[in-house]
Amino acid sequence: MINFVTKLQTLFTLFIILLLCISIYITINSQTNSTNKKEYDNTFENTYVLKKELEDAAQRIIELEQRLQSLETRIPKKYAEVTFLNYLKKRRILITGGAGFVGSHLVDTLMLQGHDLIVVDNFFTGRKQNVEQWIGHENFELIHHDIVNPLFIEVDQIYHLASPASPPHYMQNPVKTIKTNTLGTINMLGLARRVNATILIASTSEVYGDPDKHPQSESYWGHVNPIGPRACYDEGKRVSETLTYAYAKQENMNVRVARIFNTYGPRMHMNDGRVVSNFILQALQDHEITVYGSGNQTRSFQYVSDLVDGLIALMESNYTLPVNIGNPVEHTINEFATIIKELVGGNSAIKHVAEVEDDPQRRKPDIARAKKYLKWEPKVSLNVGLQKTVNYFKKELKLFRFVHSNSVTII
Ligand SMILES: O=c1ccn([C@@H]2O[C@H](COP(=O)(O)OP(=O)(O)O[C@H]3OC[C@@H](O)[C@H](O)[C@H]3O)[C@@H](O)[C@H]2O)c(=O)[nH]1
Repeated sequence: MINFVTKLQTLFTLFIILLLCISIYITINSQTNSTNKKEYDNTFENTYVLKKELEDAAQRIIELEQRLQSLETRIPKKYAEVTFLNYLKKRRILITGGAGFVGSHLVDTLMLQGHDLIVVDNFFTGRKQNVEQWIGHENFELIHHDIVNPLFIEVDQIYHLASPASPPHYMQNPVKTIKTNTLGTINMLGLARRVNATILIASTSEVYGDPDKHPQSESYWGHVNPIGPRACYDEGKRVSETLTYAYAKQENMNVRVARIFNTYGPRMHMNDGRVVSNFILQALQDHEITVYGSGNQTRSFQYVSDLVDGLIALMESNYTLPVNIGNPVEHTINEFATIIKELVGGNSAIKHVAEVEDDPQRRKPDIARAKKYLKWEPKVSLNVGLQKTVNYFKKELKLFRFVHSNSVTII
């Protein structure tokens, strides 16, 4: 009996111990859970607070940026020093297409000379950033206007440059290209006649078409397909020249016509689509360099500052017939691809792709007229000009990659 009671006591003790263990386990477990929950709640709360703080900070940054922008407009801008001209020498000059690649370089030179500049651009291929260095200057005015519509202002000289110039651009909207070069030119000639201004028309080597005379002098009439894909531009420019001499004869006007050959340099758009920008951008990105057709077609390339000097020399001369402005050093496109590849370095392969319809096969200016009447000839060698252009595109590419974080697709 005693043995049974002892066993019962032992069992009871064991049972109590078991109960104690279970209750300790449950207590510990529930404590751990509540600690985890608290930690979770804290973390959630912290994340929420952090997110709120970040949102507040972002909002504050936006407000500060807006404040900074409004303050910046009050700080006087630093401009390059322009020459002081008295009222007898200072001219009011209109440049149509003045925010474009060539136009903006012309603006820089004429501004530095001390003239009053009015730039008109519809920003189809022109960019405000090309002339931003002058915005706000007392000698400078920028007008957003499409010269297909009339313009009424008072000026002494007009450089009429407005027109897309790169083949893929001018072919994109051929009717608009024709309107710009016909209606636009009529409007500018009308303006020049009203205010008795001298007008310089930017014509092109494309008026010679796919030439059967080489090199091309101004007396050559050209070989143009009037219904081909380039006609909107080359025929457009031919009409532009015809209009200019019709007005000059009928209205006794002071006119200048520059036939501009292939030109390159900084401020060409990355999507320009012409051979210089395409090849440089392709080489800089180790992409294939795309030569259209056999690559045996030739071009002669002039640096933009030479063109600007030529345009000003023509305007200031008293020579009224067309003048070729170009660099007579001629290269095949195959040679040009190799020149760019060697200058840029990198691993680009040169690839031949389909030829372009009506692509002029040979082009080289005869510049005897410019030499004789303007005392002008190009000064910048291809090597020097290309190096400056490569440096410019390197910077553009860096900026583009920073903003878009990818590479540039060539059109
Ligand atoms: O990626 C390219 C681009 C162009 N090319 C070739 O390089 C040559 C030059 O072509 P571009 O597009 O630079 O210029 P184009 O000579 O055809 O026209 C230019 O002529 C003179 C100016 O008035 C104008 O700026 C423009 O119309 C062409 O034979 C063209 O087929 C290539 O092989 N690869």
